[in-house]
Amino acid sequence: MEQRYATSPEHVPGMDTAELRGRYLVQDLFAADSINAVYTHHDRVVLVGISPATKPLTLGTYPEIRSEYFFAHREGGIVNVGGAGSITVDGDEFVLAKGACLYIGRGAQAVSFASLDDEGENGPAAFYLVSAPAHTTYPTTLVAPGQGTVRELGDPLTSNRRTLNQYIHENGVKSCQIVMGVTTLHPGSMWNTMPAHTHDRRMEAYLYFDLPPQARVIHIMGEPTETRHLVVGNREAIISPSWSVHSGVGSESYSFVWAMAGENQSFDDMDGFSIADMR
Ligand SMILES: O=C(O)C(=O)C[C@H](O)C(=O)CO
Ligand SMILES: [Zn+2]
Repeated sequence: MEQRYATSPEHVPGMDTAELRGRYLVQDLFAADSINAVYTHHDRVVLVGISPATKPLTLGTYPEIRSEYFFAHREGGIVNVGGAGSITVDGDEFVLAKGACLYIGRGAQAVSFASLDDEGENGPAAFYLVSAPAHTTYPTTLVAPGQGTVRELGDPLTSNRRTLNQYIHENGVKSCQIVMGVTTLHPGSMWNTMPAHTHDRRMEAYLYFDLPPQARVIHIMGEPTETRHLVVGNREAIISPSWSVHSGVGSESYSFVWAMAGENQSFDDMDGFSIADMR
């Protein structure tokens, strides 16, 4: 699995575009019939893309996590960003429509993935897994698309009207660390997470999806007074260290999976910045 070591904010001003992209942008998670993983040392989170196109895939372990099986001392949240698929966890099958979320608790041993409708309009299933170390076991739980806690945010007049679905969180599906959900921009709205924020207690990763092939999201990162941008395509992820803002504007409409891990699970524990204070 690819390793991305942790960075601190003073490294950012010295980075050129290629280094910024190499450290914070994850481009190749999804490839037909393969499982691709990236280990970020920011809160020891692992991002995995699982794409069972023509055959089922089984998640194995990796030398970098030194465990007999992937979930031996980890938990994970999974969102299906492709067509309908299924995940079998120690013999129990869960069917995930596009946008559904499955939490897998510590201790799950045999975990496999399959597509159920690889010729449908959304193509084969594409499972995005975000995993973090876990100290205990919470039940493996499925959430249907659009369920969980729904928050309506923003305004069409500021081009940031969006629906945020919280799936794994303090008052929803229980976990040790992972907080996870999906945000979908309304038609005509292009800005996510504006006004922007940081949360020095947690890292966060975004996976942009449902972005047309020719479109891009201009994602803003870095300390609020020293920002940089990354140009991001469909099904590409961003690693946001705890000190980094994470906000973006699309050239066309899109959704994204957001997931966090770290010191606390309090979604509203954010340090907000007005855009006038950003640089
Ligand atoms: O649209 C938004 O705003 C978000 O989805 C924000 C993320 O959920 C986030 O950054 C949580 O800390
Ligand atoms: Zn955030």
